[in-house]
Amino acid sequence: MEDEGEEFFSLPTHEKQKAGPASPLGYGSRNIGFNGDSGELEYLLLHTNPVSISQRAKIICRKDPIKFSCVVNEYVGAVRQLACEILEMLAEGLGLGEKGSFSRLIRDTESDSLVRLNHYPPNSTTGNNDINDGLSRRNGSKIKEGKGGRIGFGEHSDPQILSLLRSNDVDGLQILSSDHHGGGVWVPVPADPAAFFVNVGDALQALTNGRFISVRHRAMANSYSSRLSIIFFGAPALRAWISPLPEMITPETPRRYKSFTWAEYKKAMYSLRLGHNRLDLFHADEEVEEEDVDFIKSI
Ligand SMILES: C=C1C[C@]23C[C@@]1(O)CC[C@H]2[C@@]12CC[C@H](O)[C@@](C)(C(=O)O1)[C@H]2[C@@H]3C(=O)O
Ligand SMILES: O=C(O)CCC(=O)C(=O)O
Ligand SMILES: [Fe+2]
Repeated sequence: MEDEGEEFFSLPTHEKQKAGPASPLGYGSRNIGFNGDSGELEYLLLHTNPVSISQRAKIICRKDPIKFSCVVNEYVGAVRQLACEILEMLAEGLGLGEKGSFSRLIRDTESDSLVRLNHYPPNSTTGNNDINDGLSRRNGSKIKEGKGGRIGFGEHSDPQILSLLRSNDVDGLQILSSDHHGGGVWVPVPADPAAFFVNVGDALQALTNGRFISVRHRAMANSYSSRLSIIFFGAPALRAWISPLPEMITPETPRRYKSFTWAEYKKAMYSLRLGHNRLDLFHADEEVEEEDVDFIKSI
């Protein structure tokens, strides 16, 4: 899978652009989502449905689309199975009667799971090999730089149930370790190509009524080496309801989130910026800002 990614990202810009712009699926360069977020990366975002993969493969890998589809399908099958096993262990650990409470959502044949390949080139060569002046620009303006590095993919939490991330041996991923005063510190996650970084998503936070937290994370672009990460985002079907499980609601831990469908959550997430705390819109009984009420009513 990494080889397929490297082969695609090494194509000339005009060839890669045939698979874009990402809407949200497909090839994207620097732009993330629809609301003005950007970063020092290029990416391929794919739905994990085999029919969707084989259609995209014809544009992404004209040389050998069948091989590309096979590699992606095989990878998705293996990581989905791993995600399900992890979710089943988590369900057991929580003492849930039904160990498939979480995994059944991503085993669903209509699961909305995604796979993403992110390529963070060294310096500023993203999607345009002509730009190589060491400055990070988009539409002529400088991209916000974090202290000590260029932001490859800005701060966010993953919206789905569980994400499994694997990268080449180049560092860049960081997680936000929050303190109780609303502050936090960015902690680097050292690259390990022989391991997966497992991230709880917003939907699992809601299902567990906040027992598991979807940790905020970001990726820094490395100035000297090219970084490639591959992420499987295990998601429910669009029609699936996400509700805190009854076992997770106790007098000490009252219900924290409303019930919502994955389609409703997706609609909310695509109308918001990357760094927005989307789950806040679905809090059960907290005072919600008036503009948030209007927003929820509109979705
Ligand atoms: C700015 C955005 C990009 C994103 C959709 C969103 O509106 C907010 C969440 C973003 C995110 C972050 C995790 C994953 O990379 C992603 C595929 C997802 O499901 O939510 C991206 C979305 C995207 O790039 O389309
Ligand atoms: O590429 C990475 O290491 C992180 C990217 C990420 O968090 C994402 O695509 O959601
Ligand atoms: Fe992420």
